[in-house]
Amino acid sequence: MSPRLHLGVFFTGVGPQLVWTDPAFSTHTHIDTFVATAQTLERGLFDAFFLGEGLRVRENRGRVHDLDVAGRPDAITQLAALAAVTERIGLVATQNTTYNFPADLARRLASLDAVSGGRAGWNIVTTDNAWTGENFRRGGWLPHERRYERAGAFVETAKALWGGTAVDRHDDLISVTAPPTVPARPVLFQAGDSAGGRDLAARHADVVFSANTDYDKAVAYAADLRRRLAGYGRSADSLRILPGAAVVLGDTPAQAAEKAAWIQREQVTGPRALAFLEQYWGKDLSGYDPDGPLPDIEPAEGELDPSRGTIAIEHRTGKAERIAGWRALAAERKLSIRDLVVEVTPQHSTFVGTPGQIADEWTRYVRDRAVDGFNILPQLLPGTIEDIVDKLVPELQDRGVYRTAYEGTTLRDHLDLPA
Ligand SMILES: Cc1cc2nc3c(=O)[nH]c(=O)nc-3n(C[C@H](O)[C@H](O)[C@H](O)COP(=O)(O)O)c2cc1C
Repeated sequence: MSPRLHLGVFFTGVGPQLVWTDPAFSTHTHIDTFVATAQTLERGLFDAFFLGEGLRVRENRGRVHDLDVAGRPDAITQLAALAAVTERIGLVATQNTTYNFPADLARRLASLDAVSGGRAGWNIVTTDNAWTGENFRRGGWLPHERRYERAGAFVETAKALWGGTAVDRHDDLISVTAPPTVPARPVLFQAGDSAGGRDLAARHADVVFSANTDYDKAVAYAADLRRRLAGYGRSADSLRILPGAAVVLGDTPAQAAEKAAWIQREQVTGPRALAFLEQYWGKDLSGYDPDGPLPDIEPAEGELDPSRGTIAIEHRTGKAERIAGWRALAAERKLSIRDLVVEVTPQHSTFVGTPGQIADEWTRYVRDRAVDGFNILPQLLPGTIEDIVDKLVPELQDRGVYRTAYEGTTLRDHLDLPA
C-alpha cells in the first residue's frame, strides 16, 4: 500500500501568520468562521482541526501586541461546539502541561472525546515562556528541563485516569489524589522541538506537530525521532509526523509568488514592524512612522531585547552589525521601516506554487517517509482552506496519496493508528 498523506489545519485564531488587516479576512475569530472552516475541512476529508493555545496576550514594551488584541477563545469549549456541527473530523486542542492540572485537564479532554464520538486529540505543549505564568497563581515556575519532566508525569497521570486507574502521586512536580475520570483515549499530539520535546513525543505521542518542514530537515527529524522511538521499544510506524505548512496556491507559479509576497506584506503591519525593530534597538520606537525612514537614534547598549512573541528573532548577538547593514540597505534601496522588515524577516509561506506543483512535492515527502502529512497554517481565512480542498486535494487523490472517503469514524481511525 502506498503511504498516505494526513492533513490537519492548525488554526491559531490570532497570530503572526494570519492576515486580518484586509476586510475580507477580518472574521477569523468569529465562531461562524470556525464552523465554516471545520465543515470545509471535513468536505476535504481532513484528519484533524487543531486549535493553538495562548493563555496570555502578547505584549511588546508594555503594549498589547498588534496581532493578539482579540486573544484566543478557549480551545476545548470551541471544539465541543464544533463537535455538534461536524461528523468525522478530528478535534485537537493544544493544552499546556505547565499551568494546567492533570486530573482537571484529563476530565475535560475525556469529555471532548465523549461528546465527539472519539474524535478528540490533545496537542501537548509546555509553553515556551515564563510571562504566560504571570497569569497563574504559581507563576513562571519551571525551567525548561523541569517543564518536560512535569509534562511526562502529567501525561502518565492523565493516561492512568483515562484507563480507569486511580492516581495518588505527590512530588515536587505533581500532587494529585484522583479517582479515575471519564474513560477515554484521546489521540496525543506533541509540539516542541528540543531534545526534551522529542523524547516526550517518543514516549507518549501518537502524532508530532513538527516545526521541521523543509525537506532535508524533515528527513533528519524523522530519522532522529525513529531512533528515539526504538529506545522506548516503539515501532517506527507507531507515530505520525505532521510538520506545519503554510500554503499559497496560484493558477500559475508567478501568480502564487505574487500572492505570497502580498501576504507577507500584510503580515508585517506597521506596529509589528516597529515592534520587531524595538527588539534590536532596545528602545521605544512608537513615535516613528512605519512608512518612514529607519530610526535615526542609536540603539541601546547590550544585546537583544526579545519581546513577547512578535516576529521571531533568529540571531541573538551581533545587533550593531545587523543594524548597520539594515541602514545601508535601506539607504541604497530607499526602504521604509516596514519595507525593510518585510525584506529581512523570513517568509511564512513554505509551499508556494500551483496545486500540481505542491501535490508533486508533497507526494515526494510522503513516499520518502520524511513526513506523514502536514498541518496547514492558514494565512487567509476564509480563502486558504477552500482553495486547498477544491484544488490541491484532488491533485493529491490523483497521485494516490490521499483518501477519497473517510473509512472510520474516530481520529485514531483517520490516522491509521492502532485501535
Ligand atoms: C509546531 C509547534 C506549535 C506550537 N504551538 C503552541 C501553542 O499553540 N501554544 C503553546 O503554548 N505552545 C506551542 N508550542 C510551543 C510549545 O509550548 C513548546 O513546548 C515550546 O516550543 C518549548 O519546547 P521546546 O523547547 O521543546 O521547543 C508549539 C511548538 C511547536 C513546535
